[in-house]
Amino acid sequence: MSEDLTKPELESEAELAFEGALRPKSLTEFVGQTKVRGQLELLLKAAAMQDRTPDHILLAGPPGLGKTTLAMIVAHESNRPLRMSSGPAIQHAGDLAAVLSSLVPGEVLFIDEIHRMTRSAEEMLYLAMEDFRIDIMVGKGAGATSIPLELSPFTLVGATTRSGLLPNPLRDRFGFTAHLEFYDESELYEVLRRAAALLDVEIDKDALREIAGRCRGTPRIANRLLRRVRDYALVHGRRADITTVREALDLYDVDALGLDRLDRGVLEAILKRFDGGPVGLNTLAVSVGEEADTIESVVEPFLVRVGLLTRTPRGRLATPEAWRHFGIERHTGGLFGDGL
Ligand SMILES: Nc1ncnc2c1ncn2[C@@H]1O[C@H](COP(=O)(O)OP(=O)(O)OP(=O)(O)O)[C@@H](O)[C@H]1O
Ligand SMILES: [Mg+2]
Repeated sequence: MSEDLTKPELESEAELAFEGALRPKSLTEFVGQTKVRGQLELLLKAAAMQDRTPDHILLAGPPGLGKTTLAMIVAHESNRPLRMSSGPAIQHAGDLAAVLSSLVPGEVLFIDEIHRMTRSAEEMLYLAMEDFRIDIMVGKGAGATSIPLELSPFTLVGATTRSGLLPNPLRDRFGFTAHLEFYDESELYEVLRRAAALLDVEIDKDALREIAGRCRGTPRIANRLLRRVRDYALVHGRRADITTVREALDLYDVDALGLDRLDRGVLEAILKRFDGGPVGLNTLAVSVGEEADTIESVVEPFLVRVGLLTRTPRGRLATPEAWRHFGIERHTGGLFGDGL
């Protein structure tokens, strides 16, 4: 049940509308990521002072940390129109040519999941980013010619959960890469306080703090949990206090650390089937029936961050914390049992 709290692809329309309503519109409203915010502010200000389009920006980080939100803020703060597209929507170079050639001067082009574009589109993008120009191929075989096409200057904002998959030539063409980090509890508290105010939800401070500690360092999940808690309080005719929060989150299988079902599945597999590891990523992926990609970009960053998992050259290894969190006894002396 808890998986629908974390997976963006399972969002219902109501959830999407809810996310939209809570999206901060400006850098000052955007909570946390202080470093990235400062860097973006400077970049936008400098461009405005010189009356030019801001440099291309790459936003990298796990789902739900604010990449789409920041892309919208870039357009809003620099007072430019925004065009939204995504890697999977750009399957042919022609798809990209159509988008690029219809941009108005100064437009911000957002390409979500930019690591999923095809190679031919990627190559077209190199030239477009660098020279605001593309070459359109006309005809086939020996008679094929390329016709250069001038583009309006634009700012590309790319988002990716897998910056490691981006080819270097593409990565190098971004003037600035923002690495979004998981939020700490005080930042999440602020995200929740803001959301509760916007949604008119009356909720105790310690109840907000409890949610902040159990939302996987992710604003999207924080907002969703708040919504579940609000529902729970409404249905049971209760005040949204800390007891209500605990009951609601238990109902949705959100544990004390906020691990979701996939997080737990991965850790339990390492602990129970591989005796704590080390186990290779692909073996692990097969054993939990999930793509290696998802495990590496969505599950692992959080497990590493909360100290339940380490990545070693020999594979993934559960930490002593993980054994404790799951209350599982080790049956053989392994790495840690040997006193290492
Ligand atoms: N810094 C923040 N302050 C307040 N709310 C935030 C912040 N970052 C994200 N949110 C909230 O979290 C939700 C998800 O953010 P967003 O859609 O920008 O994530 P994302 O990084 O694009 O995720 P994905 O990789 O799944 O596309 C937004 O609706 C927004 O309300
Ligand atoms: Mg997004």
